[in-house]
Order: sequence, then C-alpha cells, then structure tokens
Amino acid sequence: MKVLKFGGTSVGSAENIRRVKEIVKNQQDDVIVVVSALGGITDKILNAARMAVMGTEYFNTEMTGIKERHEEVVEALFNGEQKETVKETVIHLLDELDKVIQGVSMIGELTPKTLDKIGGFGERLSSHIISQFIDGAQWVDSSKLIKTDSAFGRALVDFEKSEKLVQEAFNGFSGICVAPGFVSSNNAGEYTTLGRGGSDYTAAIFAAALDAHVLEIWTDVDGFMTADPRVIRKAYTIESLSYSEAMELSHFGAKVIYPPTILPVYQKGIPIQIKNTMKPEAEGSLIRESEPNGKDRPIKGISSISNISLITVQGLGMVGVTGISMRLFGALAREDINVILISQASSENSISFAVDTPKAEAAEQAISNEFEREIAGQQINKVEVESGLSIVAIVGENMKQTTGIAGKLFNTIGKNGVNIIAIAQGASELNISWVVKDGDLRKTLNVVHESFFLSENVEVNIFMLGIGLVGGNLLQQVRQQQEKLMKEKHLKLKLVGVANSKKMLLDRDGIAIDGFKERLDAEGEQSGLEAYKQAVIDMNIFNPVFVDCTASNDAADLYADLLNANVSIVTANKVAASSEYENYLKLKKIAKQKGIKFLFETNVGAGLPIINTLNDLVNAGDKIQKIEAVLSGTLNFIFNTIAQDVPMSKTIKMAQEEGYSEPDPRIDLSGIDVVRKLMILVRESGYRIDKEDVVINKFIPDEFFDGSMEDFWDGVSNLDADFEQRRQKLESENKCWRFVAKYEDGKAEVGLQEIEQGHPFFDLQGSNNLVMFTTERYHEFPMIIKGYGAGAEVTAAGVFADIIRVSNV
Ligand SMILES: NC(=O)C1=CN([C@@H]2O[C@H](COP(=O)(O)OP(=O)(O)OC[C@H]3O[C@@H](n4cnc5c(N)ncnc54)[C@H](O)[C@@H]3O)[C@@H](O)[C@H]2O)C=CC1
Ligand SMILES: N[C@@H](CC=O)C(=O)O
Repeated sequence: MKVLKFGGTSVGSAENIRRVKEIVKNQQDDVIVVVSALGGITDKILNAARMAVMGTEYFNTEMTGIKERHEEVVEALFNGEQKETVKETVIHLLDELDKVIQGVSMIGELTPKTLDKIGGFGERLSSHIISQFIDGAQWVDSSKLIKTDSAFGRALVDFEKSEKLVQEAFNGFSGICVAPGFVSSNNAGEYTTLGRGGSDYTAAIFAAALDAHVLEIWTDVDGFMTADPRVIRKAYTIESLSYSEAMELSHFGAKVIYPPTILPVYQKGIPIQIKNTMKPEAEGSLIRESEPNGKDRPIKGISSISNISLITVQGLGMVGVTGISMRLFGALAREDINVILISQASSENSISFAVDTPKAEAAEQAISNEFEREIAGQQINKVEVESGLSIVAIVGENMKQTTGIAGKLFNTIGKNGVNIIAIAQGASELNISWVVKDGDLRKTLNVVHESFFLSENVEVNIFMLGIGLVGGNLLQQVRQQQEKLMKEKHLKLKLVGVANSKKMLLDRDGIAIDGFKERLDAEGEQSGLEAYKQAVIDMNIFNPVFVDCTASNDAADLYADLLNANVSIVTANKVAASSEYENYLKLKKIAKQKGIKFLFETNVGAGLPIINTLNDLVNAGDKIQKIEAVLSGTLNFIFNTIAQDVPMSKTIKMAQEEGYSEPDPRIDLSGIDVVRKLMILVRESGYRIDKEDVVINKFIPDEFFDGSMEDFWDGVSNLDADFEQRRQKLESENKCWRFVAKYEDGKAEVGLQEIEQGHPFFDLQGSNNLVMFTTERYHEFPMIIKGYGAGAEVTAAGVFADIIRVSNV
C-alpha cells in the first residue's frame, strides 16, 4: 500500500490532472491518492467568505471565478455522459458553498466553525473531479475518517479514533482510492480542518494508520534542494535526508513539506518520497530514518527566511533572575507570536529572538507590557527592534561528527564582509542558524553553498578596469582557459563587471568575454571611476576581485574603499604599491584584516615570479641584504636595439609598439617606472622606503619631459646624434648600457650604467629583466630571476595567476 499526496499546483489545471492520472496509473501497488484543492482555490474561498462578512458584494466575483475555474477543468477533462455527471456533482457542491457564503453575507458573521466548513470545499471539489477522472478509482470522504476535537480553526487530531476508522474503511481495499486532504470532523460530525499543510497531514495519517510502505508527496519541485534555487542556480536536489533534517530545513524556509505533518509517519518509520509532478522521472528526495555515522555530507542544505526582525531584551537586571525567559516567551505565546530563533548571551544580560517582521510591533508591545515595571526601574532597557533581516541556517545530522564546521562557516562569511548579527546553535548540532541583513542574504547563501562543496565549483567574480593591451590580453587568456579551469580545478571565473574610461557594464549573471566590447558599447552606462567603484560595492557579490589594468592614479585611489568592502584587488598598476609608504601599508593591512587579497605580482618584472619569491624568502626568515636589478623592459629593449641604423628615437617608438612601455613612455624614460619597481621590492623585503629616498641618475635631460606628449615626440629625435656617438664609443670598449636599480644598506639608486662583458647583466637580451637578491642565505651566489620583463601577454598571464591565487584553489 502506498499513499500519494498531490498538492495544489499538481492538480491546478486539466493538464496537470492528466499527469496525476498517469502517475497514479503507473503504480504497481494499491494506492490512496490524497489531493489538495486546485491551486489558489482555498485562498479564493476564504477571501470570498471574508468579503461576504464585510458586506462587500465582491464575494460574488470571487465565487464566479471559483465556479469558472472548476467548470473549465471539468470541460477539458471529461466528455459525454461522464461530463454531465461530474458537472452535476461539482455544481451541487458549489451551490452548497454559495449558500453558506450568502448566509455569511446575510448574517454578517464568520465563525471559526463556518470557516472550517467552508475551508474544505476546495478539496472536496478536486477529489471528486479526480476520482472520476481516474478510471476505476473510488472516492472516500476523509472528513468522516479523520476525527478531531471541536477547536475549530486549530483542531487536534484524535489519532486513536482516526486510525481505527481509516483501518476499518480500507479493510480489504485494493485498487485506487481518491480522498480530499485537509478535511476532518468532530464527534458531532461537524467539519473541522487540519490547519496549514493539512493535505500532507491527511496523507501522513492515512499512511501511518495503514502501515503504508511509503508516503509520496508530489509537488512542483524536485524535492529538497541544497539551497533556494531562485538564488543559487547551482543548488541541486538532496537525494536523501533524515526526518529531523527535513523538519529543520522546512522550518527555515524550504517549503517542500509542512514539518508537523511528518510526525505520524516518522513515528512509524515510514519513508517519505518527495517527487515532482511535472518531472516524474526525477529521483526526488527521500526522507527516512537517519543513519548514524552514515557517509552523508556534514551539511545537507541551507535554507533561509527573509523579512525577519530581531528583538533584543537587555539589562543588568536580567542577570541571575529566574523566570525572565518564562515571562518573555509566555507574553509572546499569549499573543500567538511564533519565535523563529533565540540567542542568549551566557552572561544572561540579553536575550535576542527573531520573529516575522509583521509580528515585530506586537512582540515589542507584548514584552514592553510584560516588563513595564523593570523597564521603568531601568533594570531592563527599552526593547530594541532591528528589522530588514534574514535568518540563514545550515542543516545536517553529520555536523556533530565533524569538527570545524562553525569555524569554516564564519570564516568564509566574514571574508566576504558579511556582518553576523546573531547566532544560534542547538545542542543537538543539527543546525547552525544566524541572522544577517536582508541585503547580505544572497551573498551569504552563495558563499556558504560554495564553501561546503555543495557546489561543484568555486566561483570568482571579476570586475575589470582598463581594457588596453594587458587588460585585453588578460580577458582573452581567461576566455581560452575558462573551460579547462572548470574541468580540472573546479574554478569558475566569471566576468561580472567591465569598465573603460568612458563606460561601465555590470551583470551579476556574467558577461560573456566573446563580444563584451560590443555589449559594453551598446548597454554600458556612462561612468567615472567613483561610479564604477560604488556599483562594484553595491553588487555585494560573493568572492569578488577587482582587476586594475590601467596606469591611473585615480584608479589606485579606489583600492582602500574596495578592500574595506571585502573586494580583493589584483593590479598591474604600480601606482598604489609605490605610493606613500603609509598608504601601501594601509592597503596591505586592510586586506590582511579582512582575510582577502591585495596582489600586484606584475608590478615588478611583469609575469616573472619576483614578488612571490621575495615574499617566500622573507616569510621563511631570510633577510634581503642587496638588490641589484635590470627592471625596465622598455629600457633594456632600447639599449639592446639601438644601432647605427636604429637611432634612439626609433627604439622608443618600437618599444611602445611592442607593448613594453607604459601608456606614457616618458614614465619609463625618466626612470620613474624603475624607481616604482625598486620601491616595491624594497618594501616587500620588509624595509621602509619612499620616493624621495631613491636617487635617480637620469640619462635624458628633463626638458624632454616638460611639455605634452606631442612635444616629446616632436623633439625626441634631438637625442639621436649624441646617443649614437656615445653608443659607438661603448661598442668599441665592448660594453653595453643597462639601466640598473640597486638597494643596499638603506641606499637606493637607479641609473644608466656601462656594463662590461662577463657581468650577469651583459647578456640580458631584448626586453628581459634580471633581479639578483643577495640574502643571508643566498650570499656567495645571489638568487637570480631572469626572463621577459615586459609585454602584454606575459603581464596578462601574471595578472591571471594572481586572480587564480585569490580563489585559493
Ligand atoms: N605592458 C607591460 O609590459 C606591463 C604593463 N604593466 C602595467 O599594466 C598597466 C596597463 O598597461 P597597458 O595595458 O600596457 O596599457 P594600455 O594603455 O594599453 O591600457 C591601459 C588601459 O586603461 C584605460 N584607462 C586609463 N585610465 C582609465 C580609467 N580611469 N578608467 C578606465 N580605464 C582607464 C586606458 O583607456 C587603456 O585602455 C599599466 O599600469 C602598466 O604599468 C605592468 C607590467 C608590464
Ligand atoms: N613599462 C614597463 C612594463 C612593465 O612593468 C617596462 O618597460 O618594464
């Protein structure tokens, strides 16, 4: 024997009722089919009754709607004589309902008893229609089998009597029987109803009484999901869960089954299978006894409830006083206010609890009245109410077998900058629940879902600024590598924001890299840096990383606010790390405090692993004693390219065309770019240094840098003759030029040097860079890092590696 229950959506239309028939017909067992009213009908009936008692004629419109809906379904499902018979039953029931509602309208009274009589009409109607539609099905009146007391509106089931009646009614039964859910009656035979989730309850009572081998709840979702799929696209169906897990998840918002209705089947150990009427082939979720020490994940699912208010009662007069909690929750119970979460400080000087926001005012009032004397005497403070909140809960029986869940949970949430307002965990360790601002709910659900590997992939959300040579290359590299990273590293890199100097485009669902430029042009908003920064912060997305591929000072000024909003920074732009020492330290400190990343590996040596190596040396206790380096790709290229037929001015142009130089090549030629890099290396070595501390030996006179870019290009060929003369002399001495950066004993210097053959710098080809670290451990033979030191492709690859570092995969 099986009991199948179909909810309102499952029987909401002729098409769906056909599906129900198909599902029922495919069963191998004897089945009892419990049905809800056609979706939305019970609300309409109750609304009509309320309208009637208020004396408005609108109830007639509701009644017409109810009739039309049923007639439509009958019209679509039946033909010929059967149609007439079903119509007759339906019209008869609808007339009966109409009479009661007319009566309510006339006498202007709507008692709980009348509401109970009216409330079950929807189920009576739907069950008659469906029993006629399924060939050979019988109809049974559940209201005659499920007996309750006479507390209309909140009747309690008499299980002993009901069980006996159900067993008698189905003694020797075989085949298919359809029964209305929700309806019951008292000993006098008057209608009562089973309250919220009533049809689930009817089905559970039948299943328990008849020792069914399974109770199937057919609904419009695939089962219990790991999280709300409207928020978490990657949420998936939980294959099996225990009764307690199902109850907890339902309590915190997963409205798949109404928890109290599970009790009768739980007591008999009858499993509950949740199935989707629209997708009968889907596995669904199985609710069953928990398996102690089972191999289940520690966390089964996450659920949440929004629009919550947190009410705090606080005061020194509460400490050690017995009966405070009893009075507090007694006052709420008297007002019929449901408390969703309670959190109490161990010092006993405060109790916070969460209620639905529409109940918050009544709750505040009830407590203020209860503790009027204590509040007046200042033993208890004025009751505080904070609204606009959500509760999130993780649920799983195996949490109690797994250490570190809470640590990991709150660490991940904290890293994403979400403030936790209250926390509650039961001693059973079945759930941990906490309160966050409504605005942080989506982000919280995402990070928690991801961090407990409920999601297959780690997702990093990228905001790009600057789509020039490096930025453009980076996006193409990400595009090419996206699939592989997903497959091999389970890392999903999602571009969610992109901005150039004119426009910005943000899309939480992702921006395809193919065609992003066209989309930015067509849909992008006119913007400035501040607006982009604010939009990034306002999106409040989880695992965000801001990638700066500009050379802009103003862009660097955004970092502190972004980091403070828990947005990691990856930057090719050297301005921030070489800005005032206090600013550099501040940015690093914020990132550390927030547990996020501020990465700038490409600031020195482009894609070469220089800063990471330096960090490793220092972290492992080494001491940097000397830095000697060729750090400018542009300058090295120029000095390697300059020749009799390739004058200085031409090499500068060539370096720019190769993508080695800064957007403004004067930054390279003046030595400023190398000063920045040296400062960054010195700082990362653990020493304080400022711009003024670096001696620059310029090789191009200042007047070349004074005017505009045009002036520079117009005048640059004036350098050629002198350089050619000096070059010839150098060549004859078998030497070469290198622009060298050096730091030793607190002294920093950059400048052009004539290098002799045999020196490690001599053979440095093209735009290559070379860094030599002399350290306590690398003393006799310094550590050398050498390779391409500029170029869009290698730099983009370095930025890419930093982005992957942010994801921690
Ligand atoms: N090219 C190279 O070899 C290396 C470059 N870098 C750094 O990478 C950064 C980018 O260099 P490239 O791509 O070569 O320069 P680029 O000039 O090709 O690209 C910079 C882009 O940033 C945009 N931009 C400038 N100000 C902006 C603003 N306020 N808002 C939005 N976009 C803005 C520009 O329009 C341009 O598209 C620079 O900071 C450079 O120092 C670092 C290591 C090596
Ligand atoms: N302009 C720079 C690029 C890398 O930082 C250089 O030439 O080295």
